[in-house]
Amino acid sequence: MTTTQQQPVPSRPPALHITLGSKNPSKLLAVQSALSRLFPTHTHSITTHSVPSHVSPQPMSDDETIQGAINRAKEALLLDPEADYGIGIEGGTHTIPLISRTFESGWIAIIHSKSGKIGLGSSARFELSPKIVQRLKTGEELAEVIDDLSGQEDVRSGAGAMGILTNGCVNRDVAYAHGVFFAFAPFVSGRQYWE
Ligand SMILES: O=P(O)(O)OP(=O)(O)OP(=O)(O)OC[C@H]1O[C@@H](n2cnc3c(O)ncnc32)[C@H](O)[C@@H]1O
Repeated sequence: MTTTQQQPVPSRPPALHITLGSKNPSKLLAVQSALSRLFPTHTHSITTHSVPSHVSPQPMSDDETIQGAINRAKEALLLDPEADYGIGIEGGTHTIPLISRTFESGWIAIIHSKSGKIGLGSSARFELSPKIVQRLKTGEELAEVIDDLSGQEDVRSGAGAMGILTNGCVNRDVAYAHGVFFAFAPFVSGRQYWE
């Protein structure tokens, strides 16, 4: 009589599906690299969508930038409701009144589709010179100003202003990935820190 040994059935890795409210390659790269660190045992799929932010093209306060990030995450979830999380990323400036100096950063909003809970995080900030801020106040977008001053095209989709101003030490995707980590914190850390 022969005995057949049962082979263990390989278990499928858990899958995580994300909908991102942007088609900007540097934002997508930020999300991809953060997911691979945050959820190393999952498979990841990301759909990208051009969505309205419902704020101005160049947000000029943290309030407005955060609102834009949340709006983008909501819009992305409307377009792909099967996703586990909707992510919105918005770049914007903020002036610190005490020192009258202006900084740029990216805000990240992550909405858990089942619970509706929103995680928020931001990238590091970098200073914009008064000369650049002046141009933003006259209606230009940072992307246009940086392309003009650097002589490069579509900086926003690659190194970003951050990369230009730091000699490539901190590119936009790297800085934004930090914001993605922070925005995921309520979903990946212990409940005792949040409830
Ligand atoms: O396609 P979307 O997702 O809209 O990507 P975007 O690059 O336009 O990004 P945002 O709307 O979030 O940013 C608001 C504005 O600030 C600009 N901006 C933000 N960060 C930048 C960076 O690092 N380099 C160049 N432009 C930047 C951006 O291009 C917009 O004009």
